[in-house]
Amino acid sequence: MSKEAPVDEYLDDEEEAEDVSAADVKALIAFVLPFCKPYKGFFAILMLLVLTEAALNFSFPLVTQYLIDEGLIKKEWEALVRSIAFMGIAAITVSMVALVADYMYTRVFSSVVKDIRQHLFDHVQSMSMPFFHTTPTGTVLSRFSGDLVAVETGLVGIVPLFIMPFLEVIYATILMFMFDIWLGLIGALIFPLILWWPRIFARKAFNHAYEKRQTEGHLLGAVQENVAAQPVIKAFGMADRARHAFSLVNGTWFGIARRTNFASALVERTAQTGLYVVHIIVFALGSYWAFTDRITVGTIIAFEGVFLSMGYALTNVTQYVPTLAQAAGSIHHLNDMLQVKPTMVDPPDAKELQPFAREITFENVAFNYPGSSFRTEGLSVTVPKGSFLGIVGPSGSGKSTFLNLLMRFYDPGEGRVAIDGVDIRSVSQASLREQMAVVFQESFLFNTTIAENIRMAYPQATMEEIHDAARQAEVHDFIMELPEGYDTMVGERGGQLSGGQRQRVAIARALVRNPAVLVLDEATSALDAATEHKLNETLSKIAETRTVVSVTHRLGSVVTADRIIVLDHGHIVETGTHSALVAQGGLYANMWSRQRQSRRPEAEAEADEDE
Ligand SMILES: Nc1ncnc2c1ncn2[C@@H]1O[C@H](COP(=O)(O)OP(=O)(O)OP(=O)(O)O)[C@@H](O)[C@H]1O
Repeated sequence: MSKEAPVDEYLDDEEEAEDVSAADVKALIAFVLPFCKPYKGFFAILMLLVLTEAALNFSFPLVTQYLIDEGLIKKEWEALVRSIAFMGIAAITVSMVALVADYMYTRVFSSVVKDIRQHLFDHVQSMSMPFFHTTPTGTVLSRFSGDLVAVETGLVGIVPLFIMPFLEVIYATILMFMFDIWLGLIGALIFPLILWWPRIFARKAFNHAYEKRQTEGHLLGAVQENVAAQPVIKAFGMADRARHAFSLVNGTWFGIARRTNFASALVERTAQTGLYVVHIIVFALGSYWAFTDRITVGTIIAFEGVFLSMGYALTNVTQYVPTLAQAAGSIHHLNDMLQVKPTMVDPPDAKELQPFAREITFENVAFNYPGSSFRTEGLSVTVPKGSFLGIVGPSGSGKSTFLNLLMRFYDPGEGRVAIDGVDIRSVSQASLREQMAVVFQESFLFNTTIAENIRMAYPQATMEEIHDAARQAEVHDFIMELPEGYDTMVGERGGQLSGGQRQRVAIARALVRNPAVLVLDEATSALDAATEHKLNETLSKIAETRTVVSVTHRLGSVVTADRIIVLDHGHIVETGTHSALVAQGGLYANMWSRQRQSRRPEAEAEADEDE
């Protein structure tokens, strides 16, 4: 997805580096423009204000020249008063205009950044499951943190550090020519040199900034993984190893950050040094001309004012270069991410899937994950409406993959999955998933209340329906015992609840939706035997009125299934009811007898406890 070009690849090739910078700036403009369009009116007013502010700023040197030559040297009182009065009014006006302009540009650019962020969020959310299986979380997070912040800083600085100084330079050049054509010529010819020099370092700053952002993504990913993995790190005494691994990435960041920041500082410093040199030359020449009466004293003083303002303006522009570099590097990243298209898209003529009426069919389905050697094939299964299908098999045999294909998280390479004879690729994904509810192996809960977590699957659910779903999921009594009941916050990822409690809330979340098809992926794996037994009874009852597809290692969960398929290495090796499969004496029977043996001591212990 993103280009993983090594840092040195850019640095060794000056020509290529220049191309990258130019392309980056173009990409920045192309990226931001569409987001600015809705604010056209704002921008027009802003431009007007900025032009007024720059024009007013440059009236000061002209008035200064007039004040000195006419008011002070010729001692004309009226000229003196007029100049001072004009300066006072201009100063108040320019401050007010600048204040309004500040408000306008900070507001408009914050809106643009808000829209970019929303667009990025919507894009990430539109991605298909393979994207989330292959993209590190840190990479996604750093697009929202470092990259967006860099774009914001770049945009907010564009008016005071780029547009205003740019206009000032134009005004200043005109004024310098008005004062004296030779001074104007010297200024106009030498000033571009000040900008040209820092360009060498600006190129480097651009390229390093891209690398810096990339490394920051890795850093963020490493921190995120470390926080999530704390139980494992603590239990296995891996803190030193984790620290060492982090310090390596951090060290890489240091190398790149040092070069980026130094290149940025050099951009500023070289511009300043150039300015000092040019200033001395021009001032010496101007003083000589004033001394020999070629120009007036007012002209050299006013010229000096314009020259310094122009110098500051150019320094501002060069200061802006590193900020622009950071923003351009970040745009590169954002573009990389936005260019990834969802792999599972609805066809343009996608219809809504009609309410499930007859059967789900897997018709000779074959599939393999991109870049994985695992392959499942020859999957031909029919699940009639209202039936209960159990899917069992050793770890890695392709059980969850079956569900991934059913929910269209992935598309089959061969064959098709159909509902009532309609290929699920031809209907909208939303209408397909609307008819299903899933309980995943890892019961992800959101950081809100229990009630909200359950309601999420069916926003219209009444409190009564939520209680009912929780009752069926065997979690209502537990919730009622909590001091805040259904209003209890579950913490990040549901971390305030135990694994089994989380799983039961997740089951309630699926049940409240009253789905046509209930999909369970190891939905009872975190439960104790007694709770699992009660829940299995509930699920069996549910299976009487709707279609259930349940993947499980615990064969006890599927003994009542109408049909069980046994998967091994991606193939269906056995199929039948529980009793038929036990009688068959194959893989299922083997698994069943092993589980019964391991469960017996547990059951006996529970019986002893009951006594
Ligand atoms: N997103 C993925 N990308 C690549 N390979 C994957 C992906 N998900 C699963 N696999 C591979 O596909 C195979 C089947 O995985 P699957 O999750 O379907 O097995 P399972 O029977 O559900 O296993 P378990 O009982 O351990 O959950 C495994 O070998 C796994 O490594």
